[in-house]
Amino acid sequence: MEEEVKLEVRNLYKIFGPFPKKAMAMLEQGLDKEEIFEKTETTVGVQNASFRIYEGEIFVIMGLSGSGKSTMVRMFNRLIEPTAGQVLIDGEDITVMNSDQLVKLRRAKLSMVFQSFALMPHMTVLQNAAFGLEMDGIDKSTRQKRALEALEQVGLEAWAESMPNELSGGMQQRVGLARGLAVDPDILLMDEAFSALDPLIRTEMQDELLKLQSKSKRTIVFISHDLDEAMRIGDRIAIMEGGRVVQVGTPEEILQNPADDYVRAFFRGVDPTNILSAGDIATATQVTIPITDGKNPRTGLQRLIKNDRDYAFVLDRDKVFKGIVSTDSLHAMLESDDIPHLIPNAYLEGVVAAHKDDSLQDILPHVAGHSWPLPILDDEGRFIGAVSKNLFLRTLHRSSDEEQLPEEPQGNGAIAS
Ligand SMILES: Nc1ncnc2c1ncn2[C@@H]1O[C@H](COP(=O)(O)OP(=O)(O)OP(=O)(O)O)[C@@H](O)[C@H]1O
Repeated sequence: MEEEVKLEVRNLYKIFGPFPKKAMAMLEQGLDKEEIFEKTETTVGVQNASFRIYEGEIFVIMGLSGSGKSTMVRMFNRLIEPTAGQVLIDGEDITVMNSDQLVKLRRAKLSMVFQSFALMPHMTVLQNAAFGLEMDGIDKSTRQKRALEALEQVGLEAWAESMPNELSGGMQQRVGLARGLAVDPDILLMDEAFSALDPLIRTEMQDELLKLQSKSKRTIVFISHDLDEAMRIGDRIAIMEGGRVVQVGTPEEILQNPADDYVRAFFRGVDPTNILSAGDIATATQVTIPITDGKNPRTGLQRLIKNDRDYAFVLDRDKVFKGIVSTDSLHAMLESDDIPHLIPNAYLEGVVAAHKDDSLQDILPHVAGHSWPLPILDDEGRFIGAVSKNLFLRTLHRSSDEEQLPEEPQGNGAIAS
């Protein structure tokens, strides 16, 4: 199924200060943000950004302070007017909307949760949660109903009639989230929404958001300067530097293939065994011998010898993994008087395999414990690739930014039994 594009940014620019046109021309000439500021006192907020955000995903915009994250997101609801380029929501260019259209758009499709949103101290939790709806001119009973539903979603329905000062900091932030949810927006914009919270509560809120997302998927654009947070909650991440979007991808894609040194520096110190799954690295790197005619063990052996491999993964017709066989056991089998048609279990070296979603931490003992690579299977038990010790080490190395290990000699292949 094609993913629906919810929001698209095309060649988007924001230039702050007196000479936006001059600054645009300088960008064209290849000057960077600092040079332009020195010459014109004009600040490049966002520079030529183009990307798509899909319906139902949590899209994290990450970057150092001043990289342009807030400016970007504020152009999505035109709290900040773009200097050039387009922002399309459901295919409609919002940069050309008049103020009436804009009010309607904000009401119908967008809501924003801030880092330091203020709860009104004299209003109850329920009234605070309903606040956004009141601004939208929605009648009182509908407001109350929707605010209560939102409070339920964040587990605060029992506190509806309490005053904010009776709540802990984390609970107050939940009210902020409920306020965003009560509006029931198509797109929820969250600007460093959890950054002011202490680490424990912050993790709790991230879990809360993931839980909400698993129940009903909405499109969430989440600004964060925190890599752990971005990796934890982001389906995809956009990394910004000096107003530019330098890379967009899943955490796994970025970790495995950082676009440049800035991105690499961000990801240095991330433990890839927490992020990457067995399937991520098995499918990405593993080369297997194509299965042609594996019915005869002799063909399998010939193929292993030809490809200089010591082990083969025995698969059935549907590519379901049956076990590991070595060249030695194939030799032994062929020396017996009665050459079997299918490879009998007695000749298998092992049958241990891992699931593609297993973490690298989970599979490490198995990878380390055998001389053959660990087979990785999909939900149906089909072979999708394998992880050798060498591949495992190279994955760790790549993200610790050291020199790459040489390519491993391929020690395995797949044959069908
Ligand atoms: N109203 C403004 N006038 C002039 N310059 C601005 C304005 N708002 C932002 N900038 C500049 O635009 C650039 C991008 O700022 P922005 O706030 O979007 O970055 P950010 O990545 O969100 O940073 P932070 O994490 O600190 O919020 C910065 O250089 C900033 O100084």
